[in-house]
Amino acid sequence: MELDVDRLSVELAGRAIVEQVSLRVGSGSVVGLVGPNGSGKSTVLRCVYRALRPRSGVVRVGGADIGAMSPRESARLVAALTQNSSGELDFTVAEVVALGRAPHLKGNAPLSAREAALCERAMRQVGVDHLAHRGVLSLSGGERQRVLIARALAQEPEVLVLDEPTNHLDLRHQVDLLRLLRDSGLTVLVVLHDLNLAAAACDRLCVLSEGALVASGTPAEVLTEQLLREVFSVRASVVAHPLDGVPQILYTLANHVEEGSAP
Ligand SMILES: Nc1ncnc2c1ncn2[C@@H]1O[C@H](COP(=O)(O)OP(=O)(O)OP(=O)(O)O)[C@@H](O)[C@H]1O
Repeated sequence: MELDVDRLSVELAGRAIVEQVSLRVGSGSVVGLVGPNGSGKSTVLRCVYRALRPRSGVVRVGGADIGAMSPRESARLVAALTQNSSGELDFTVAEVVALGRAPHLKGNAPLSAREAALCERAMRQVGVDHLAHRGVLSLSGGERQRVLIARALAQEPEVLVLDEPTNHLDLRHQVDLLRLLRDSGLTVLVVLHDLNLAAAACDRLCVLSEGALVASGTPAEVLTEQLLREVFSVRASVVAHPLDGVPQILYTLANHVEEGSAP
């Protein structure tokens, strides 16, 4: 199902944080939300998973306004991996992943065989099935992050929103996670700081700066040297990846290198 963020504005503590942001994530596609610290990325995501009510604007999934749904209904459509997704309770990995089924269960009904199989598949997909009986508090940061991703997958949402999901993950697990998102068939909106990973993983990128959407398009359209300079305040070269042509950014810390000059 398509995710449609329509003219979203958010005010917090009397300050406009997000102003008239509109973006669309086509059904089954992966859109990266990028931008400098404090530009409003998490705030937009929080409106999508209903942790925050916008001052104005609408978030629709499959054309339906999620603000008009019960929390249970919207949780069947949208799963979120947030910066502070709880992992503080001393549940086992299997128990945490099973929590993903909560929006689908009636009361305290136990998991059906189908649901238990779903949870097991989710754990296998992110490589935490061997940890099923471990307490989550005993896991490393990266293992715990993967458990939370398994919980989101077990929720069987239409839309998955993730706030910096590659935090804590080593290189292999970063690449595996982004490949999993691409192959999941879910509609994905993901905040990423690593622009090279974002370019490799996302069909489109949306760039926020000071609460406003300043660019959107394919990674090649968006990730220009000019945008990196103007929005991120860094001087860098953008080159096409030799294998697939995806734009990749080469940073330099040397301030004596003139633009366009050989090293
Ligand atoms: N509860 C709040 N009250 C007041 N201001 C807030 C609140 N939450 C966030 N802000 C401010 O809103 C702005 C946008 O924050 P947000 O977390 O959305 O940015 P971000 O782009 O996700 O940043 P980062 O890359 O650092 O995670 C920041 O200036 C932040 O200080």
